[in-house]
Amino acid sequence: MLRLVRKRTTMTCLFFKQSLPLIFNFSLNINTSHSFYNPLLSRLSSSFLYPIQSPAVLSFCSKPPGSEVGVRSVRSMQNSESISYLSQREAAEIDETLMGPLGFSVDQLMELAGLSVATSIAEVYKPSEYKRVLAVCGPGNNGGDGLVAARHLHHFGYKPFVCYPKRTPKPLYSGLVTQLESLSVPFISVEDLPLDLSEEFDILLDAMFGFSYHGVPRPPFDGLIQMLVSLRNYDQTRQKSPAIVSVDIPSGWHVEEGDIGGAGIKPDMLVSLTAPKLCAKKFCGPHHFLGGRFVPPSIADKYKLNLPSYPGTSMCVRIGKPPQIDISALRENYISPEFLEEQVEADPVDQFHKWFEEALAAGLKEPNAMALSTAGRNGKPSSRIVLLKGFDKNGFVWFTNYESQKGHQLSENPHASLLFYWDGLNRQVGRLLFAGWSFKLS
Ligand SMILES: NC(=O)C1=CN([C@@H]2O[C@H](COP(=O)(O)OP(=O)(O)OC[C@H]3O[C@@H](n4cnc5c(N)ncnc54)[C@H](OP(=O)(O)O)[C@@H]3O)[C@@H](O)[C@H]2O)[C@@H](O)CC1
Ligand SMILES: [K+]
Repeated sequence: MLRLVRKRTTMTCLFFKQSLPLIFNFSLNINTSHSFYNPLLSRLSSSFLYPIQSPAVLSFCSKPPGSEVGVRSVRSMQNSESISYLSQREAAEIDETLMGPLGFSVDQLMELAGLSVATSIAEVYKPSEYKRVLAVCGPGNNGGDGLVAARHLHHFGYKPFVCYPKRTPKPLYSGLVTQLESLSVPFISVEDLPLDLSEEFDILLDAMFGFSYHGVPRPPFDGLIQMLVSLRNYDQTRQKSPAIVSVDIPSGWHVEEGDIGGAGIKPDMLVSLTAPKLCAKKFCGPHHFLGGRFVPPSIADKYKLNLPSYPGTSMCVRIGKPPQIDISALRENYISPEFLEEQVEADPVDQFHKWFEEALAAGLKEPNAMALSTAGRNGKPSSRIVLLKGFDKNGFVWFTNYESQKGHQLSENPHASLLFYWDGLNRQVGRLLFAGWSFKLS
């Protein structure tokens, strides 16, 4: 029975087990062919709205009021036409002003730039799928940004490798190399790079040249640029595609004119630093980000910079609209440790207790948040997230107002379902309450 315990203006809902056992739904990390779960699955499929394995379509019968106007809240800054772009001269001038009268050091700016690059990558390419990153670093500050980004990516859970063929003998750069070596980040010479980069890497970080690039690329960067270009051609036929991420400028592009001739690198992501350079207008990959959150108002005023504001504490912000996403293709590949029948606690509440402790220890945000689904007399279900306030062998407790929708629904119909989703652990736990479950007020 469900007992609703009055607590000032809230009530406590406590589910009791009567005749049916608790049922857990391990849908993300079990071998569902296992005999332990067969009764569970057949029960789930007969009890739920649609059979397991079949696509279900939930369609709305009528438009909610005001739904026609709800979609148009696109910020004007997402229109990349309204954003400021810098010429090569302006970019160099800003650089000099920042590191002259404005008191910044190159180390500082490089650290912030590299961090922006790493956070932009992490926004789009999750380490679970895009783990192996090859940072190809040039001789100047663009290359330095790549070294810093590689270090941050290591700390974010990626596996970076670095190709740094023309090392600059300055303490700043040798320090960055030492830092990476101390993290056991491998350095690979151009000669030792695999012929097929797509076999070995998931992300290619192009940090060869930035806004000081001029002329045509000299060795060994000509060959490196060609490797990235041919990779793209190759991938168009083979469908296997590491992401190319360019720092500030796609290397080899003219800083203002872009990819003259059209045979250059075609990055999937461009991370513009400070402000996009003119060539970024020609960028037509899916992910354009801005980084370098250090531009003081005096610079912004002087160059009439119109740039998007950074959200919250973020070190990067997307420029332009995010790409159209094929929802049906959205999918995480979950890899979880084996979970066998003999590892399951005899009592599901004990099993839940064990997993709840693991969710707490993993530092997940609000591991006690759970989806509660209820339906009133009319049988139409509704779900919302509530917070678990306690649990024991007798049931699971949360608070709600007597007058709330769920309060009314539970007073009309004692059946409900709970679901915990612990993303960081690749785990969800569902607790289904069938005809044998009921509740009472107290
Ligand atoms: N506030 C800011 O602005 C910030 C800027 N930051 C970053 O700095 C970047 C600009 O850095 P940068 O000025 O060091 O120049 P960069 O483009 O890395 O390359 C210069 C090197 O490349 C070489 N080189 C040139 N052409 C070549 C060719 N054809 N073939 C071969 N080599 C060639 C050139 O050699 P040189 O021609 O002089 O002999 C020199 O060694 C900027 O884009 C951004 O990423 C952030 O770190 C912090 C904030
Ligand atoms: K670059």
